[in-house]
Amino acid sequence: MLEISGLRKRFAGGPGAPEGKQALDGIGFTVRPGEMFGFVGANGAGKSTTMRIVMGVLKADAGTVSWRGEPMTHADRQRFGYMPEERGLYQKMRAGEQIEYFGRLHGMSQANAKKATEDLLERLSLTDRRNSSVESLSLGNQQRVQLAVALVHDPELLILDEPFSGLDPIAVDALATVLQERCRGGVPVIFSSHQLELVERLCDSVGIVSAGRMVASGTVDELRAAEGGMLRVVVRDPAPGWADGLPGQVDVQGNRHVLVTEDGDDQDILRRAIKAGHVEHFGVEQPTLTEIFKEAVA
Ligand SMILES: Nc1ncnc2c1ncn2[C@@H]1O[C@H](COP(=O)(O)OP(=O)(O)OP(=O)(O)O)[C@@H](O)[C@H]1O
Repeated sequence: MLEISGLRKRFAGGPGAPEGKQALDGIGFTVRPGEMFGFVGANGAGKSTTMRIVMGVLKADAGTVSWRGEPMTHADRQRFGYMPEERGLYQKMRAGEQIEYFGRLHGMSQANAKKATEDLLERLSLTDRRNSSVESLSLGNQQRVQLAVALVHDPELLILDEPFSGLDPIAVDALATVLQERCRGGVPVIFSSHQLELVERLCDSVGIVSAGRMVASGTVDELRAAEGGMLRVVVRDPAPGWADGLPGQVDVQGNRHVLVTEDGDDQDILRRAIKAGHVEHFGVEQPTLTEIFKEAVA
């Protein structure tokens, strides 16, 4: 289990921003074995800084990072898979060689590194690019190689900074399947993303970070329950002013009026709607992760 608690990080000021920046302000969360954790937040919220601290690229001013109940060590990190925001590949090296090379760097035997490389090339549809230099690949294919490099040594923990950005829908599915398999094998997976539908679809739990703090976390269902549903009523050809005095907002779409509200007596609203016109829809709708996110960071 990965446990992050009370992380704080301030970047010193420079000529452009003399006052400096409090990037992390006490962020904390836990990711359990076999859990896929979606790390979301606005630009500059502190996701990459948190991941860099976990991976030892940056040092925190305060707070703790522990792995399996003990303070995380350099040796632990060697067994993790990390995809940094600043992608780091050898541009002149061939894709296949590169993946194998990183496997060897993590202590794999040549045979195992070769086998794992072949498997990943196939899974990420890179087999026919095996002998291409990284610099000659499209950005999406470079991204796939970067992912293969993070996955090749069968890591105990995966930390991926926006792994899905720039991938086409087929590659998104291929990567999602690989990550789900690793997760099912007990590996905790953390990835950051601005693609909230994807996070909603894939993740067991989600953490929403804002200004260096965790402002909401839990399973998507827990976040939905905390947010509460919205009543949505669609009335065709209603009498004018039918919704006067009712809570919520009415959106007029041609001859349909759509009332959305989280307050009020639903039965009273239903009676009013039936009296006013033809009720086409009446129901409570759960918020999407995008709506929960906007509310949490507002
Ligand atoms: N090396 C640095 N020096 C100074 N400020 C930094 C540095 N790295 C990050 N910051 C600042 O810290 C804050 C958090 O940045 P971070 O990259 O962690 O955000 P993020 O959530 O990953 O954003 P994004 O979604 O845009 O990638 C931002 O205000 C950023 O400008």
